[in-house]
This record gives sequence, structure tokens and C-alpha cells, in this order.
Amino acid sequence: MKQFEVNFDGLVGPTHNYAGLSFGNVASLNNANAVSSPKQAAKQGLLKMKALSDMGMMQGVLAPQERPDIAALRRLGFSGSDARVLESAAKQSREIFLACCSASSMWTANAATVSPSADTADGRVHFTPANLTNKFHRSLEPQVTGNILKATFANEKHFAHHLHLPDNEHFGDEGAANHTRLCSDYSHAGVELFVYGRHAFDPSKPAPTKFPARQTLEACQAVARLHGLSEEGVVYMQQNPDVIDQGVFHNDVIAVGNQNVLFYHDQAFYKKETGLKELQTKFGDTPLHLIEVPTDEVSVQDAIKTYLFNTQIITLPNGDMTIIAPTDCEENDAVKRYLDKLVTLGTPIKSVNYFDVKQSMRNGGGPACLRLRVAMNDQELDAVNPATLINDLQFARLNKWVDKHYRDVLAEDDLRDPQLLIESRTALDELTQLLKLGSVYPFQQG
Ligand SMILES: N=C(N)NCCC[C@H](NC(=O)CCC(=O)O)C(=O)O
Repeated sequence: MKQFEVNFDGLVGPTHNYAGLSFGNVASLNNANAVSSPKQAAKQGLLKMKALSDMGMMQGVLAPQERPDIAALRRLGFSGSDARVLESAAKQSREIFLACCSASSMWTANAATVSPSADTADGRVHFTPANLTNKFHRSLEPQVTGNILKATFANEKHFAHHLHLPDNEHFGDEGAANHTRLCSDYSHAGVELFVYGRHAFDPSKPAPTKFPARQTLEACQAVARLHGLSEEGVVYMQQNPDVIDQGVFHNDVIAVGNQNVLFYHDQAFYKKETGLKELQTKFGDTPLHLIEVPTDEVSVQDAIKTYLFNTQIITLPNGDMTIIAPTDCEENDAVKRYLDKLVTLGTPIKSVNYFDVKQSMRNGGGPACLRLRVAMNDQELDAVNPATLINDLQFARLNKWVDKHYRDVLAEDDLRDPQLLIESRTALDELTQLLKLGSVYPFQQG
């Protein structure tokens, strides 16, 4: 049986903008109100997808969400025509309005947690959309995310789709950004590492004091139960509360894994030794490559600034691993020095490829935020909606679609323009045809 890890990248939506919505995410706060380029952002994302496909990887795409979210604004009491809803929301409550315009669904690492069939009790691939309760603008995503996942993985024999966890901070769930699957190869049972920021029901346990811990232990445990994971196949570790307070709002800003490699900063985890020992024990006899980056080589601040750990580690068809890093890593002396050294250390990681994803980075999203990993065997891959897989033809079509519908620049005032809403809906309607998704958006469902 063949085995693959397919990266499903989020397509950047037509309202990509910088609104400073994510308290605890330093880049988001620092770039609030900067002018964005939705077209450039979407193209940077597409280029990364195409490059991975050209490397011989299977690459997929997930559709963005409808923004501005008129349905959410109506739910909050704004009424009248769509144009009137936009105008009154922008005038009466700038914060609510901006939150309902965010294209944040582009970071598909936060779309869902995915457990491959080799790990689950019923032998299907399981998906639970993340509820993203900690940020209002992101809490608007899970319903439509579920629709898009169901239309992309539309086969009940192979794929099980769960409802997102209850919309409450006790079950705050940020999806794959806090979940790493380690395995000897993708189609064999692995160990799923869930990383949480706090205990919801036990305030006596350590927790950050300045910035929020978005993920709870209780949410991780609920997802593991839903997916039918065995106790021997799961490890829970707590993120170091101090690094959350420094701006590490997801575990994937400080650690990343692939197959038998875990690459992490020495300050990433609370009770690190115990957790890593359990991980190695459950992983089995073959040794894990635990690549720990010391603070005196790369500070936490440099890791946050450059997203050294928000890189993708992928296994190329020849078996070597490569790192997909943002160009920001290349531009920082300490991080570049570390990466140059890393490829000489005799670990499975043999090379680094740099990509310009600055439009996403300015909102705190690196290469790894932009993708949702789905490990599959060949039968499962055959059951995926083929229009969502990237090849030369689909890449060309999507580029053309972006050229036709996306604006070059977008400033805050543009978001209240009713014409932007019409443009976005027209674009998304066409996209659902391109990707053969059916009606996944509220505006298509009447
Ligand atoms: N690390 C991972 N996996 N994902 C990155 C998500 C970035 C996103 N930024 C934002 O939502 C900012 C939007 C704004 O400020 O306009 C967030 O904080 O949830």
C-alpha cells in the first residue's frame, strides 16, 4: 500500500487584511491597519503549493471563507440590505466589523485536527474542525470549515467528519497547530502529540499570565476520544506558559514534527523531559530524532520573528527530509546560521527551501500555518475530491481566477465597500465550481 502526506494549503481569500485582531500574536498586533495585498498574498500561497507539487509532493487546496461575514453581522443585530449591514456595522462598531472581514481561514493549520486511518479505531481518517473560541474573528470559521472539509473529503467509507467541540473556552481548540503526528511511515500507526496551553477545569495548574492559552487539555482529550485514538497512541504535553507570554500563541510557532523527527526550541514545553520520554516510549524501539534548538543559538524572540519552527518538514520522494522555511529565516543571521548547521548534523533533514510568504507572516502565519496535513494511503487519496488537488492545470486555473477577482491593495476603508462583497461572492461562487465543492457558503444556501 502506498502512503502519502498531503498538504492542503488554505487559499488566501479576497479580503486578506491586517486588523490587529489577535491579542497574543505579536505580528498581528504590530501590523494592525497596514495596507494589504490580497492578490500578492494569494499568489505567494499558490507559488508555495506549486513548488511542493513540483518537488513530487501531493498537494491540495482548501477554499477560503466568505468575508465580510454578513450572516454573522445579521446575527449581531445589523439589518437591512447587505450594503446597509456593512455600513452600519462599520460605523457603529469598527471592531466587530473588522473581525467579520478577516480572511483568517487561510491558516488551515487551524482548520481542524486530523487523525490518519492507521491511528483510529474504525480505520477511517477523522476530522474535527477547530472551534477557535479564543478569538471572535476565528470563532466564525468552524461551520463553513466543516462544509469545505466534507466537500473535499467526500466519502464516508474513508473519511469521518465530526462537529467542532462546544463553542466555549473550556474546550478551546486550535486544531492541527497544536497537534503533531509522529510515525515511522505515514500508513503505520503513529503517536499523536497534543500540546495544550492550560487546564480548563483546574485553575491551580500553571498557565500563562499575560497572553491567552488558546488550547485546553480538555479539548485535546475530547478530540482524541472522538477520533478513537488508543491510549498508547497519544501523548499530551503542556506548552511552556512563559513562551505563550512571549508571543508563542500556538505550539507550531515553537515546534514542528514529521515522521521520526521532532524539531523544537529548548523552551517549548513544560515538564519537557517527562513528556519526551513518554513520546519515545510510545513511539517504539526505533529512536526518534529529537532536534532541540538551544536558546543560546536561537532566542525565543528570533524564533517568533522568523518562524523558524513554523516551517514545514516534508519527506521528499527520495526519502530525504527538507525544510520549507519563510525567507524571514534567511534574513536573520542567527537563524540562518542554525539552519545552515542543521543540514550537516546527520539528521534526516538534508536541505532548506526558502519561500516568500510575507503577506501571511505579517499576520503571524508562516508556511506551516498555511497547511493542513492529511496522511493517506492510495485508496483514501483516490477518494479525495480530485479538483482540490494541485497539478499544473489547476494551478494555472487558480492563478487566473485570482488575477480576475482579487484586488492589488486593500485598506480598511475598502472593506465597507459593498462592491467588495459582490466581488468576493462572485469569486467564491466561481471557485466552488473550479474545485467542485457544491454549495458550501451561506450566500449560496439562500
Ligand atoms: N500558527 C498558526 N497555525 N496559525 C497562525 C494563525 C494566525 C492568525 N492571525 C490572525 O488571525 C490575525 C488577523 C488580523 O490581525 O487581521 C491567528 O492569530 O489565529
